[in-house]
Amino acid sequence: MIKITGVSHHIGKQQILHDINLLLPPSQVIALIGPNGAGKSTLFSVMARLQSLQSGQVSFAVDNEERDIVQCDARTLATTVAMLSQDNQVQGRLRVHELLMFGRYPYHQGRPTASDQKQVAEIIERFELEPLAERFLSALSGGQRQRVLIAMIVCQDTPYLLLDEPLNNLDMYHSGRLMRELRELSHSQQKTVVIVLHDINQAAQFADTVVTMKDGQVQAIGCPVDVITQQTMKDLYNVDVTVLNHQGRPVIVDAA
Ligand SMILES: Nc1ncnc2c1ncn2[C@@H]1O[C@H](COP(=O)(O)OP(=O)(O)OP(=O)(O)O)[C@@H](O)[C@H]1O
Repeated sequence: MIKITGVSHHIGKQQILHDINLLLPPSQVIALIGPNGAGKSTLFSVMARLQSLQSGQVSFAVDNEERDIVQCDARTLATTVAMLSQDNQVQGRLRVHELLMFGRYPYHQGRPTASDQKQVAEIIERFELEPLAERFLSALSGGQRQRVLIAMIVCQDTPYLLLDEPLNNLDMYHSGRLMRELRELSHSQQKTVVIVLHDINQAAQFADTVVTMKDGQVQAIGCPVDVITQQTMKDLYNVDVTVLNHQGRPVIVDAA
């Protein structure tokens, strides 16, 4: 469970987040959707303590304990929540497997063990990165880089993952693979995956819960079929859509 209580955030004089209150259920894929500039990335960066919390509270429940992000030490936080941001600047002459081992840093603190090696090898296999493992990051395509960065976040093996637009640059095969992997991680390893998506149909197909945000405020939370409606899409994006139903989940089609 992620508990967000009364979180507001300003940048300069501009108020970006307005009194966000959310209880996000555990062991689910939770899609966070909303128009450009709604405040999704800002909320993520506050939750992951990349920007300091200005007001309110954020806590992550782990083993019946509530870890408050302000009180957590850095190592505890790094073993609680991992975040993929939109503007990842990882560069240089690092090989893919070295970057993945970096994801294990909160555990090995610079001295990887056999268990860290095993975990990295498993993630390489799981994310079909074997052909890339020895390559330098600088020699990867945009989509390959994105897949490697996501794998690094998964190597961090935290109970909570915040992924900001992870499908950027991914082709249809890799988008579907990733969403299925995330669903598997949440359902079989009890991880809570919160994911910012602009592709509403991916949210509709794979999320257990959908949260909508606009103008720095949360508008709705619920299961896809309740939240992804013609009216919600109009309110959020000012787009007219037709909503179809496929196996109990909504599918939207631009009706313009
Ligand atoms: N460093 C900054 N300085 C000033 N304003 C900022 C800064 N970062 C973000 N903002 C503003 O905060 C608001 C929310 O931005 P944020 O990146 O959180 O939105 P978002 O929902 O993630 O959008 P997108 O879907 O386009 O990624 C926007 O109006 C943006 O212009």
